[in-house]
Amino acid sequence: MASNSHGAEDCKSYLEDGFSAHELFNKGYSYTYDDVIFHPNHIDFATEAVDLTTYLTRNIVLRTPCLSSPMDTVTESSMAAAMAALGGIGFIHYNNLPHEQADLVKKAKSQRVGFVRDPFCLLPTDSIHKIDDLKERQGFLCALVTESGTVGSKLLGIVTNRDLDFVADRYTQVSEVMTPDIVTAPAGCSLEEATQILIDNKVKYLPLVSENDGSVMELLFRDDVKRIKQSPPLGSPSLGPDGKILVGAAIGTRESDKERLRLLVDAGVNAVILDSSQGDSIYQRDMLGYAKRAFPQLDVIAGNVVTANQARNLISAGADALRVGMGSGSICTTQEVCAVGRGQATAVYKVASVAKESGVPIIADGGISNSGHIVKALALGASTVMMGSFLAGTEESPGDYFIQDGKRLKKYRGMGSLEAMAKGSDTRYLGDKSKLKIAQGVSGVVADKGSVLRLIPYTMHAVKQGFQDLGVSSLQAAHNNCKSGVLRLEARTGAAQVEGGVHGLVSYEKKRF
Ligand SMILES: NC(=O)C1=CN([C@@H]2O[C@H](COP(=O)(O)OP(=O)(O)OC[C@H]3O[C@@H](n4cnc5c(N)ncnc54)[C@H](O)[C@@H]3O)[C@@H](O)[C@H]2O)C=CC1
Ligand SMILES: O=c1[nH]c(=O)c2[nH+]cn([C@@H]3O[C@H](COP(=O)(O)O)[C@@H](O)[C@H]3O)c2[nH]1
Ligand SMILES: [K+]
Repeated sequence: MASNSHGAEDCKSYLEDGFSAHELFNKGYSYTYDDVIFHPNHIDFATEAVDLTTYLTRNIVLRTPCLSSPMDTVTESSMAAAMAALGGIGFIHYNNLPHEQADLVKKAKSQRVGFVRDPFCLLPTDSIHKIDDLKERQGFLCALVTESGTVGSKLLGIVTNRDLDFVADRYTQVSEVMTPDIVTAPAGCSLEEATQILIDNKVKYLPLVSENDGSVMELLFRDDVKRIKQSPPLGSPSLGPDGKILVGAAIGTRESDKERLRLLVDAGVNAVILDSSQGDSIYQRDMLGYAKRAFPQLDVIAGNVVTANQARNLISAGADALRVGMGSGSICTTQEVCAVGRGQATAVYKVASVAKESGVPIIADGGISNSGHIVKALALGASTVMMGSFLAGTEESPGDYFIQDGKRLKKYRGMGSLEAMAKGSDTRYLGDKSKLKIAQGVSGVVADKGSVLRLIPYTMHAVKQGFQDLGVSSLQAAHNNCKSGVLRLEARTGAAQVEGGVHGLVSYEKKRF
């Protein structure tokens, strides 16, 4: 990794203005990202020269410092596959049965970016009324008609809006309106090959079909091809030693999580998170010890923590990375309910300062709502950022879109919300509904954000511009500057925060890119 941080002698001129992180974060306040602002530094390189290569754990390197959170409205196989394609990594949630979670890991590892693996399929005898229903709830592009009405079965035809528009009887069978002669591509062909077939034949939808038995395996959308071509390049994917994409998963600290862990390892998981709001516990210590003994090659991320002491305890227990954040998440109510937590900027700085001494990377988890927050987290010592709400509502997040007041929305909920816990306890605790449940999160909705394959490349370009403004071309350089005091910052007053946002306009539209 490139390093262009300034040496101790160079520091003097910087020290005249603003504060070092050490000074600012020892004043007795709990600061979060919006409370602080960095001073710009001298620029002597182009934005493109910024390299955000980083460590997820002691042993795993990522090209993009972005992680998707193990939440049931954020990360299942599509999100995990997309995050890895972007050079980051996704962590599959565990609000499901152990074998279901292991299957999601396997599915993510076999998913190919650009292709849809579970397109909407219908039986030839289904009525088009079924499509009308779907259209009303979440929109409709096309349906594949197959012998058994599922993927992996012989393709018989395709139905698109054009086939449906003027059919008066909505109980007509799809076999009567479908287009039976379809341009297809052989299953397993590359994205480039499939794209060429799609372009040459001027089609909007291209099913990939097995040459042996004509069964449909994947679908390529023209719009997805256009989007991938128009977005900044994806860069190198995150690949493991087996040549497959990196996929992470979360587990709990109960006895039953040991069997879950074994299934995940068998499925090829590359790193696991011990998922807890308060990681400095005997339960997490025991599980860390068990996991490292049973699977010495597996990287285990512990947390969450927000203090130096919590960090020291988990590092001494063998953590390969620490997840930082308590109550900072957009759906979190922990600070209200339990009176514990910390402003996220202070938490990241304090934990990173301790973890750095042991070579343990930290993950800034929660509270990221724009690229500036990512710059702040990384510059204050985080090696990666984990996001929930920022990625919820994208095409790759689990759940269907629905239309409300003319807006396209998706559900997003905290894993400590009553709704998520109700589902979790049905599966995780084998139907034990007797436990008292206190919510530490809420359930809500977020706007459609399009695809992460577009959102993250643009966001990371903005992060690189932030690094350029700070005069640092790598994460290592940023961390060095934070430690040496070359990074200068200040707390913003309420008025300064208002000034830093859009203000004084009657109305405006905020387009991110
Ligand atoms: N980052 C944050 O600020 C927060 C995150 N969350 C999320 O909500 C979900 C649930 O979090 P938690 O409630 O902290 O889950 P948790 O499973 O760690 O803790 C739930 C309760 O079970 C207890 N427990 C854990 N292992 C045990 C064992 N082996 N034996 C006996 N008791 C045990 C814990 O002490 C706690 O009282 C997670 O996905 C977490 O990430 C929830 C609140 C805050
Ligand atoms: O207090 C909480 N109650 C919850 O129900 C909950 N669910 C998730 N999380 C944590 O929030 C992170 C995601 O935060 P963002 O939406 O701000 O990215 C996640 O990565 C988690 O650390 C929760 N915290
Ligand atoms: K919160």
